[in-house]
Amino acid sequence: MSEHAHDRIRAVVWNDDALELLDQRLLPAVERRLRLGTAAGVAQAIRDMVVRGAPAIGIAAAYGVVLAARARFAEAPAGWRARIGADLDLLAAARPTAVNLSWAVARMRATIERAPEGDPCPRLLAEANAILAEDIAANRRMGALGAALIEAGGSVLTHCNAGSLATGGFGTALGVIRTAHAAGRIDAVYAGETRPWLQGARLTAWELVRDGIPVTLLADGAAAYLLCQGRVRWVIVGADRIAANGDTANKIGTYGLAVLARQHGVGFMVVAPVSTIDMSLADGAGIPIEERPAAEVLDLAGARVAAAGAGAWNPAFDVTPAALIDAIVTERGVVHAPDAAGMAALLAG
Ligand SMILES: CSC[C@@H](O)[C@@H](O)C(=O)COP(=O)(O)O
Repeated sequence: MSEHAHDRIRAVVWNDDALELLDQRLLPAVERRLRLGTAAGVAQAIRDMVVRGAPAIGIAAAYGVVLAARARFAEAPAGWRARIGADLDLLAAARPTAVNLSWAVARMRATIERAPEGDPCPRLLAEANAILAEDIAANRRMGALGAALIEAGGSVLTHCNAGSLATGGFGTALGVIRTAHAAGRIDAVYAGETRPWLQGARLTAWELVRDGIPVTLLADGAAAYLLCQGRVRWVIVGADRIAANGDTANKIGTYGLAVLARQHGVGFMVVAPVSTIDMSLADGAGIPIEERPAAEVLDLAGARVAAAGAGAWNPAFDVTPAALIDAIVTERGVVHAPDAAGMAALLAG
């Protein structure tokens, strides 16, 4: 495949013994990498949205475990495995909704338990690198599987950012969109601006413009009017956690788009690697939904816009019932009209 701008976008990079994160709070105005050398610094960066997006925060946390192991082993090789437990817990708790975070930390924890005596860092770094590489490969596979569902002609709508910035590279929902656009199946991409963090306006638009894929932004409240006009064939989104019955948590506003899509006969596609599936939860009611500070809603770009005295409710995610989802696309295959049986068959296969 020829090199596109997305091939050069890497949100999470291990470089010269430290973790470098492209600071997503500053995009698109400023492209700056933060260099982090401690697990506590990585946890803080995840909490503060320097890095965001379900797979990307899992990958960042995996490298955070490498930093923690380096520090604990340097303190004293004896007993480092016991002392690293607090670092793992800190990383896993940095944000609650995306299960990729605790999944990646659990995978690193298992690697720690299996590690032979001696310096654990080479083995742990190899595991973090594997998590990153597997995520990119999964995105490529999902891109092909999801694009195959899209008939040529027409437009798609996406929400939030599920692109290179939210993953190891290429993207989940944006991976499908990139693949479908390259195959000539998509005429235009609409992106919701995604208040309050504006992941759509700042990040998705930035990625698509760099790829030369035409992107049209809309205020989140304009989606109903867009979908009633018949130009959009699919709504395509990523996911932060998918329960065993297919109920899907994703960026706040996703559930509303699913209701609108069903109302207007538009397909609704969720694209996520199997690391986003949480089979321990029977349905979406058990998914923890992060509530972020009210100031994110009351302010715009750091300046107060809401009336003094007003409060704000700021859930970062919502849960779309599986019944509103036409297809869940994973690297293992597509679950059409997802339900508990379909999800179990996917993971058994
Ligand atoms: C491939 S990313 C899928 C989701 O993680 C994405 O759509 C999303 O909701 C991200 O939320 P964010 O709060 O920006 O981390």
